[in-house]
Amino acid sequence: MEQNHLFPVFFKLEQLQVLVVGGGNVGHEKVNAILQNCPAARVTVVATWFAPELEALAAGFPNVTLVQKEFSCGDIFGKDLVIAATADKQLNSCIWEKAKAGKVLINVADTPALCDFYLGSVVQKGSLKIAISTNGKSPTVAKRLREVLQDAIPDTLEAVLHNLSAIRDRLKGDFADKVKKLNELTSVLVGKGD
Ligand SMILES: C[C@@]1(CC(=O)O)C2=NC(=C\c3[nH]c(c(CCC(=O)O)c3CC(=O)O)Cc3[nH]c(c(CC(=O)O)c3CCC(=O)O)/C=C3\N/C(=C\2)[C@@H](CCC(=O)O)[C@]3(C)CC(=O)O)/[C@H]1CCC(=O)O
Ligand SMILES: NC(=O)c1ccc[n+]([C@@H]2O[C@H](COP(=O)([O-])OP(=O)(O)OC[C@H]3O[C@@H](n4cnc5c(N)ncnc54)[C@H](O)[C@@H]3O)[C@@H](O)[C@H]2O)c1
Repeated sequence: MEQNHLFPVFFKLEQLQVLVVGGGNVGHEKVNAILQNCPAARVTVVATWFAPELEALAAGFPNVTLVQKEFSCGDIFGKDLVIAATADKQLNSCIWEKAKAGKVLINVADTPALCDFYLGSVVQKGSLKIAISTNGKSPTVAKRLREVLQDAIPDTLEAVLHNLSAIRDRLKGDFADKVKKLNELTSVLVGKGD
């Protein structure tokens, strides 16, 4: 079976600077996805025009800056991640070139081959977060799977995580002892006796 070789990580976007180029439907969706996950993310959106939905969204987030202008090289300066979401393939590829030259990670929304990273479909239940990728094959299936998992994971999991975190802080002993104890305590979650 073909495998998915993407390596998932969870960024702390309040500590990073994100540039989104393009403020249409896709620019709006990507900014929304970022803020749903990380409301304090520092995001700059550069675009010649903005979808009204994006303007309304940004109005509620002082950490999101909309800059109405044409993209220029300098926009990448000081950024950690770039998302190119214009509808102009040539421009997106030019943004990719500039990002690579500046060693900044980039996602080019219309060209998976030019993406250093993909956005995932994200299940959120309190402290729990699960990111789903279909290797770019079907974002729609990723979305559907998210819906299934979102319903299947009980809200009570948050209390379990909270309690386990408190126990983890209180456990004494060396690392191996702690791992053993935590595994014993949580075996019931997976119906295992070990
Ligand atoms: C998961 C999610 C995260 C997010 O964006 O937040 C996400 N796309 C979502 C939705 C969605 N995107 C598209 C549709 C329309 C139906 C369809 O085409 O399938 C829908 C469905 C809908 O909106 O209902 C169109 C589309 N998407 C890409 C292309 C370009 C191409 O494939 O060439 C085109 C064609 C454009 C065109 O034809 O013009 C590319 C990518 N989209 C990805 C992520 C990355 C792969 C993730 C993976 O590995 O699975 C990747 C590779 C890059 C990236 O964008 O990071 C989010 C679901 C959020 C949720 O609700 O949970
Ligand atoms: N990855 C995904 O999830 C996904 C989903 C759907 C579509 N897409 C692709 O994303 C792309 C964008 O689609 P859209 O519907 O948002 O397009 P759109 O026409 O709604 O928006 C384009 C945006 O690009 C901006 N723009 C254009 N030229 C610019 C320039 N020179 N400098 C700065 N900004 C400029 C415009 O101002 C506008 O904000 C399309 O190529 C589409 O195929 C990707």
